[in-house]
Amino acid sequence: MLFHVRMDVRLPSDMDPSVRADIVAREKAYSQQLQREGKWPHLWRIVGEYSNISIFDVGSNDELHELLSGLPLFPYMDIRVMPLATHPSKVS
Ligand SMILES: O=C(O)C[C@H]1C=CC(=O)O1
Repeated sequence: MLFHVRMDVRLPSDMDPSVRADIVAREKAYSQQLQREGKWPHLWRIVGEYSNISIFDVGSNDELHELLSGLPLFPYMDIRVMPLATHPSKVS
């Protein structure tokens, strides 16, 4: 199942720089592991924003929720999910 996901990162401006660096490093490792597993096949930065557009390829809504809520940045992100279905005009 494919999902289009937008993540807007909202880190507090007064967050301790070492705490911020640790969360961002753990986020990178977590996301790269999911990319290697094929569960996060697209990750794009939105130009000019601390936001990304991602495509997840997972087995269920529950799996996606588990992966997203495990993101180290999860407490600091607004996340919008769009489930994707096959378009009837798509050439296969
Ligand atoms: O920077 C972001 O867009 C947030 C998040 C998504 C992957 C990652 O490494 O960080």
